[in-house]
Amino acid sequence: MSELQSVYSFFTIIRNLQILFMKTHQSVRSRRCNQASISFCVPHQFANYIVKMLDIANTILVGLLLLLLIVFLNENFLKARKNLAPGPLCFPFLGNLIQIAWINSKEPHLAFSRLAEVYGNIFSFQMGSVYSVVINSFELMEEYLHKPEFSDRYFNAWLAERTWHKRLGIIFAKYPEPWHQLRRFSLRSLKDFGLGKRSRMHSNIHDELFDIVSELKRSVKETNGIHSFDDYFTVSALNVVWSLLAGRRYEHSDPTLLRLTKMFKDSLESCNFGNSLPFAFPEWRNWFPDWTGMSTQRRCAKETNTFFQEFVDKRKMLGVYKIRPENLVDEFLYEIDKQMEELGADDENVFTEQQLIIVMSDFFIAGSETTSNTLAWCILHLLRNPKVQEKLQNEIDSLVPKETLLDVEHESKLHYVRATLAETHRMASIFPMMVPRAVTKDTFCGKFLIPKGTYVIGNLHAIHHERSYWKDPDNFRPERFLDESGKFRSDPRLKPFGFGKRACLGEPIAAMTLIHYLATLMQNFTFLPVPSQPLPTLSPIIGVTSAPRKFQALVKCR
Ligand code: HEM
Repeated sequence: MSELQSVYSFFTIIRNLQILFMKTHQSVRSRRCNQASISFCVPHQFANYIVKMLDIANTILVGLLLLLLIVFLNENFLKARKNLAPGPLCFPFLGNLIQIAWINSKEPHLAFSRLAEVYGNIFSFQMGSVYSVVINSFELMEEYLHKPEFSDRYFNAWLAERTWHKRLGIIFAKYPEPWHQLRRFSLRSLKDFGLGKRSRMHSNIHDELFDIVSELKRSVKETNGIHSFDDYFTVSALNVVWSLLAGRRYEHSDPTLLRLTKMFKDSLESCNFGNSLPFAFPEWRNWFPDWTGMSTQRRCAKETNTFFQEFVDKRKMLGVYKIRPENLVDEFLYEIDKQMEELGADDENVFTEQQLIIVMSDFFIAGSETTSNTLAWCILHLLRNPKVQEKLQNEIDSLVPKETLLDVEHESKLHYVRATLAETHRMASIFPMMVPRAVTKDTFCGKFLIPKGTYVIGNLHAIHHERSYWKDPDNFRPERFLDESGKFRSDPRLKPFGFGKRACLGEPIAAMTLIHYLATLMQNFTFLPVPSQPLPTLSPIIGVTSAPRKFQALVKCR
């Protein structure tokens, strides 16, 4: 029920109470005052007092009602005059939360696509206290999300809970600074410690694949081939990133890491648009910490930040960062010292230890959930599309000899593998609503005014499922990414890594990891549906990312 309706109901109750009270009071008074002296009427004075109080309550409520009506009219009918993007009727206080939840609370990006059919490809809605704009078409995203004024991230007090109430890290870094410094630093470091040396990246990935293949073979033996895919690739995918960042990897069964990745996952899942009320009403997180999931998120932030801090302390104790930095963390520590020397201890310093911890946390989130979910989605689609799996295996068998790992040359020749990954990106749309953007100043999108600070959502799922372009968007069909001669053909409308300056920083890492993992898995295994079980569902779990639900496969070694 909206705020307006609640006030109205309250008002009606008070009014009815008042009428009831006056009627009872009059009938008692007429009966008793007729029989007794005036002193017997003292309780009637009290009753008069109550009636007066109810009158005052009435007046206040009428005032409140009028105020809400003005807010309602202002929000809805003055929008057009202010040149703001159109949108559904918006109620005071809750805005459009209920309508969106009503259309589709589990997959809000689908609700946005439905609303776009009514209000157009740029529409606005009120997410509680947050004014938001959804961009729903490829052309508009391509035109606007590249612009500097669309390159900030939306950030509020709730998100700041993870970062000691400051704006830290790279994912939510303020545009243009310190984002620019942090992005430049991260790209340079990732290049120095692996991305620039393909053979080193390959060797990191191959270490992981060796473990994944042998673990899966062992598990298949122990369970008659039935294997559960539930975050199966998370630690492994994280290791690929972590080896660049921290120069180390973890055992896939490492209990601390498994607990941390699970905590991150729970925390990210509790950030679903539908149940993430603190995003819409940041102040609620303190009033109802358990109900809003804030307690879980705080616990996760505390534990993970301590974990990263311990790692940083060890590197500081070791001290190699001063002479010959070995990884991104070392290089960051070096920058901290350098900045301290040049500028002294200043609150404005970009390179600080807290900043480093949140940068690590950002890479941890970005490195674990994304690539691993994409792989899990890919296996799920292969189960459902055995012909695609057969074509993949034929291509790999013809190019990569058995027992041989992929090298640089193979990467570009595996056209069907690349097409299958592209189709997985399209179907899965791991970030269905991108990562929150915000505008840095009052600006325009199309003919509509977007006020400074507006929360901007790019509906990536919508552009990846636009029927007029993809024709059969719900079918898993890698062939759409092949040309007539069977060569991989990228499509400009496939945008899993986002747009412009804020596009994914880890794209080359993710792309390389995915191609090696898929090819090696296809070399070694065939994934089939479990007989007598229904095919696993394509319905996702939507948090910050879109994850497949836990599923089982019958895995056969090749
Ligand atoms: C399949 C894998 C991945 C997908 C689909 C993906 C997708 C995305 C998307 C959509 C964004 C937001 C882009 C925008 O606002 O336009 C993003 C940002 C980002 N991603 Fe990824 N990502 C993946 C893997 C990774 C990996 C492995 C890393 C770490 C090495 C990473 C690091 C980041 C960072 C740091 C940002 C923030 C960039 C910024 O704000 O400047 N991502 N990613």
